[in-house]
Amino acid sequence: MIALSLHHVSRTFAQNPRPAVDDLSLDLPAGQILALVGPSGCGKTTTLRLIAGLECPDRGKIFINGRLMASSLVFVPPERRGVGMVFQDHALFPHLTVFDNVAFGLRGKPRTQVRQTVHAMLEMVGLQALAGRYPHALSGGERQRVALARALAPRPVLVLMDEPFSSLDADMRLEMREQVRGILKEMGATVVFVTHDQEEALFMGDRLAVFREGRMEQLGTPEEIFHASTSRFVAEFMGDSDFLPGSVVHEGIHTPLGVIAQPLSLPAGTPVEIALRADDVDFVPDGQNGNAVIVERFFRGAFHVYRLRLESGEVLHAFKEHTLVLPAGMRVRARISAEHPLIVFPKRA
Ligand SMILES: Nc1ncnc2c1ncn2[C@@H]1O[C@H](COP(=O)(O)OP(=O)(O)OP(=O)(O)O)[C@@H](O)[C@H]1O
Repeated sequence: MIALSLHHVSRTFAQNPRPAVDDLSLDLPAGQILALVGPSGCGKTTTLRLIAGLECPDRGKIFINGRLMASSLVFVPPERRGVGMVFQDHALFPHLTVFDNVAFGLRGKPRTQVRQTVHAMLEMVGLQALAGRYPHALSGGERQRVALARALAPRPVLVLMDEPFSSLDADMRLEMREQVRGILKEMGATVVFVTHDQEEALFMGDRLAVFREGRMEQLGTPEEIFHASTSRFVAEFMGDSDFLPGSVVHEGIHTPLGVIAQPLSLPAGTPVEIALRADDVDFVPDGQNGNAVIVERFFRGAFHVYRLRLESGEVLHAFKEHTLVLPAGMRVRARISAEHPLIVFPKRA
């Protein structure tokens, strides 16, 4: 079943002639987590606000569980859309305990049902012991879990999350990602999750929608987005890619690192660019016949990233195990070590 459907939705703000959201269409099946990702100002939050009913589209239609929520004739207010929201700042009620914060969305339900539901939610997020505490006496991660329990308690059709972990420190953010994803999956929740962080989107999303300037540039599974980017923008934004120039030859692609045997349906001689990530490139020290020089080494804990300058002038990055420490200035022989098809784009004019 499709839980959320957007049909050609657009929204332009008065002060800004460029649409914040431009002709957006997508379907989200029930039980899936969709991560909206893209650089600052690309329209992620506006999309979420349109779905929530905090903004009205200029054009297009929004359906939740098959019900028309917004169009040129219809506008269902946020409180009647059946959505739960979790924002960056948690927005808990400071004068209410954890229990009462979670119970907030269950007003009007019988007392015993409220108690049972709140306890079940607090158990799920691991906070039963803190039911009587006030928000100021919680850690950032605990507050975030209360906010999640509060959003999930009324069993919303759709959960909307806007940068929910961005106010947490790096360690806590990683921990919360895993916990929250587990909870959402356990609940079978349908979720739209906004983040500007590529890694977070790849981790959280069953599917990703990559945004650029109000438009959806690509929609796909994390693997599709990462390994089969359909545009240079997506390859660049999602994966710190370098771009190696080449040209199409009969056997594959001719590059400064030799011929890559990857057939392309482009005429021989076509100039192309190959997206390469640090795990696609390998090198060995080679003072005699090297084709590159180490420019810099970056320590990343379990591994190093080396920046290499090829004889032809291009810069590529390559991973190496942390036990191998090689100095800047060393001549090396670099090669493409990827064992998967590479992403290739016709070269931009
Ligand atoms: N209320 C508003 N009035 C005028 N312009 C707005 C309004 N809200 C958003 N915009 C503009 O619409 C565009 C999209 O903004 P939006 O907040 O949706 O982007 P975003 O992808 O969520 O960015 P960020 O990651 O920085 O939060 C931006 O150019 C922004 O300046």
